[in-house]
Amino acid sequence: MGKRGRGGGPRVMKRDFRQQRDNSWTEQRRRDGDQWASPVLENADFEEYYKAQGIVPEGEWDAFIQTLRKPLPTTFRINGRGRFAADLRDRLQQDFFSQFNENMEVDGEPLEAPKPLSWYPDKLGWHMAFSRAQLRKLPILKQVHELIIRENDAGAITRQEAVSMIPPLLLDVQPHHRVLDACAAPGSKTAQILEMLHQGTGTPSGVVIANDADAQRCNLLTHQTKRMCSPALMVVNHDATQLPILRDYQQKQAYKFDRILCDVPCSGDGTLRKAPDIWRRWSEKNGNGLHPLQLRIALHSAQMLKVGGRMVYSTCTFNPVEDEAVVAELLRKSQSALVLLDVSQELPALKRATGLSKWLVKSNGELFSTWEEAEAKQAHAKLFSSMFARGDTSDLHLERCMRLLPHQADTGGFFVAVVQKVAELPPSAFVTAPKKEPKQARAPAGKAAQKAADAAGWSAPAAPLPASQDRPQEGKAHAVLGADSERREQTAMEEVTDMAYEAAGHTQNFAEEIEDQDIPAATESAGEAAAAVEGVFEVLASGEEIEEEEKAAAAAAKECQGSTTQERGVDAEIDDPQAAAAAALEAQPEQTEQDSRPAPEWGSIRGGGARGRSTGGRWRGVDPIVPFTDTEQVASIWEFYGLPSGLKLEEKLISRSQSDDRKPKRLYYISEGIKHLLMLDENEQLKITSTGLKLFERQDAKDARTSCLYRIAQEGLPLILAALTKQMVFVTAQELLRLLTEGSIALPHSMRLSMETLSTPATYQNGTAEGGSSAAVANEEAAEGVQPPTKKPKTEGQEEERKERVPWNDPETLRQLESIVGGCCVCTLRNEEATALGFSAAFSGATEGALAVHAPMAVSCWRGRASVNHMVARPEAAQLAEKLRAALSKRDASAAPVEQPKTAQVQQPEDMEADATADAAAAQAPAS
Ligand SMILES: C[S@@+](CC[C@H](N)C(=O)[O-])C[C@H]1O[C@@H](n2cnc3c(N)ncnc32)[C@H](O)[C@@H]1O
Repeated sequence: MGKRGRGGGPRVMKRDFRQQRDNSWTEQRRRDGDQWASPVLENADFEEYYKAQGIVPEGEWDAFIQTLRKPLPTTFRINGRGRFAADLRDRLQQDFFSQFNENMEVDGEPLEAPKPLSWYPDKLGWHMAFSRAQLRKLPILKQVHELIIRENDAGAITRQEAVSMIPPLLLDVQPHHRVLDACAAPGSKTAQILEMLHQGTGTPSGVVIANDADAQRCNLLTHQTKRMCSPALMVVNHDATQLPILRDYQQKQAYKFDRILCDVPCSGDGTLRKAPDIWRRWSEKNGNGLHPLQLRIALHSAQMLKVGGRMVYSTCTFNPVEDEAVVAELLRKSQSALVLLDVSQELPALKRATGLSKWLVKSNGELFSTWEEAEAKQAHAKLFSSMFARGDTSDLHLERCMRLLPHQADTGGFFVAVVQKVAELPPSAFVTAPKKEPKQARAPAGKAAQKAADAAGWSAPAAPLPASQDRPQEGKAHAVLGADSERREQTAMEEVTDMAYEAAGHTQNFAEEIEDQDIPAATESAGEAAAAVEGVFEVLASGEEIEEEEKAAAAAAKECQGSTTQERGVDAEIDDPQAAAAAALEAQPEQTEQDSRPAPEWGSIRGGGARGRSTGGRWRGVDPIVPFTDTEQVASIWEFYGLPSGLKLEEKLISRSQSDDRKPKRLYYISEGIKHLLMLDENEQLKITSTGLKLFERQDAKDARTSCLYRIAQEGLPLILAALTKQMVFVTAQELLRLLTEGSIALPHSMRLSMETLSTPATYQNGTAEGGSSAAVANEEAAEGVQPPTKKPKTEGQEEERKERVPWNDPETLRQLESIVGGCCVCTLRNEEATALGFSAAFSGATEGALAVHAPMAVSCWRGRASVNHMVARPEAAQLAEKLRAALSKRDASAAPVEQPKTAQVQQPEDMEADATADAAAAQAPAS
């Protein structure tokens, strides 16, 4: 059974986290009396092991080991490509990096100037190596440091380890590609892949499926990728060795991917420079324990790759047992269907060591080059034959793998292999030779394909079966999951994942990753961030618990490895009915009855989530995917915002709740590619954590008078902006800055009346249409004697502040404000000013694939009776304001304070405050 809940440890830690108590485990480990313990930066076993492996070229060992003891430099990449990314790069260079030169020093120590990563395209990747002491002493360094944090938060750059940027670059993703990121959390590579997918204009036809076995880390993944605002992303939560292989009935083949990234869980010793704790914990057992899991992930992924497609296998370890051994066995099992690509001419400036063609495996303190040697010494019990180089490997071209060694380019350590699929994989690659296990005999040879297809769920009926009937049909066929098998799969998944965690010593790394990612503490997504952090705490455990869990992990590992005393080749590990079924059908593509069925219809629930669902749903605690097909609501949205019919919203919107599906709280927009995938998932095999771009949110305010129930979510605004023909207000940069910083700007008194003479006066209260006419509303208010409440300022400061507040006063803006109706509206920069300040114009269409960071300066707002309020979460509003302020001050050359026009018509402060408060409440701005 899964162990993470046992012993109360993690729960206690979660509670401590919630109650903000100190974490005694980490405290004890780091403190040595009153001093912080200095980390040990050596490990004799590590040195002996890697010297023997020959991973470092002759004469470079000392440089290698010394570099491993130094902290990792900061590296970042500028997000996106094209004009906007180049502009930011040039700005950084001009304003900051040009101030450095070769001869700078701090306290006699030379200072390395920031420099572009020589191999990263278009100088969009950067490297900076300052010590903390230098940072404190030199103001320019502090400025650069703050700039990096700010731009990272604003989504313009991403702080990411240099070596971790390599796999996505070698994947060569194009906008039409279907991409699978098999082990994706926390998501730095997923974000990079998404950028590549969005490198054209408009919504890409391709998709990115980002998977991780750990549900909490899937939340982190969702949080990290949220700022990309992509409708072409789906986050799923599966063990990558059992990711469902969906059948595309129309194309009569399995749904396969053009690109797959297998950035597998590993022992992580390539991250020693940022996780020095690994020195103390390093053991070759970590790598040995992870090899089978890595191989199974790689093999199952390879089955999901299209012929002609590219797969990148990567780890952050130097260990050949987790690197070349996995790749070699993958190639061998594929029987030449997979080949290693020679990528020596890709990223030509990247310094790299070639892959090994032979290596050693350590067990019981001894190094062995063959299984037979280990067996002769009775040291083979915990090994697999696939861990060994196994004879002549020259035909596999393992030299085409690459190992990034820290001293060669001042980076972390990494391993990358790029594989191309040239033919379908043979079914034998996935099926275990019958061992002791099967209760039922295996299907006879001729029917193997159909039998396997049954097991994989391809012949299941169109409508999902109730959980009780939905049972696996044979052996370990996890593909058709009922309640029992769900439990089984989850248990197996937890065990494998737990083993991986413990073996990899990933607790430290996870904490590091989180630290690196700078999760905002108080954003709209604070809940998600907290859940993610809780996830980290979940994998932390006290010393005793680790010991106990190690025993359990060993037991689970034994169970996983089987008890055979014969040579345990990889066959003992591979039992993948889904992949076998897919391979068998691919090999005998005769059409089955199911192949000719009509295409499924949009409208039924998908995603397998059981939460809030009266029937069906195999994934407990997960929300189902509910297509939003309420044509009446869609028509009202359409009419209110003046959207063109081509958008076909009713075919692209989903919600995540069934119980409230008539008026769901949030509506998400999905791309065609994601919709296609959802349609294929007829049996709801996918466990979907998140998908789609939040486009609309229900307007719940009691006194909100608007004819449309849904307001535009800021997140989805870049996608829909160019399509809006109503409710748009083009404002000046100064007005937009004021709106973002003050939260709301009052309407002049004269315009308050115009709200009461609206042309579309239907009112919604608590989501229910109440009808009425403008005159009725006005009369009703008059009858009630609605008067602006007056309030005395509490402090002098408040009074000063309120005196300074002026209503909208630009004549053009006022004209536009008069022409819109009450409710949600969008304030965006006027086109000329946007262009002059270096932003995209709202209707330029130059949104670079709707990548949020390059979106026009536009803000989702609420036009109330007496003011306009923005509806953006506070941190995001602050970032937008900062961006705008920086552009303005650059344009004006001097950062002069925003001048208020002298002709401003000042509204009574008391009225304004009361009205603005009422409007803000009506708008229900997330953080204002
Ligand atoms: C090296 S990390 C991936 C880092 C990620 N690619 C990135 O760039 O941010 C490995 C991930 O694999 C996940 N993992 C472990 N076992 C897995 C399995 N069986 N299937 C899928 N993911 C797994 C872990 O939860 C972890 O998030």
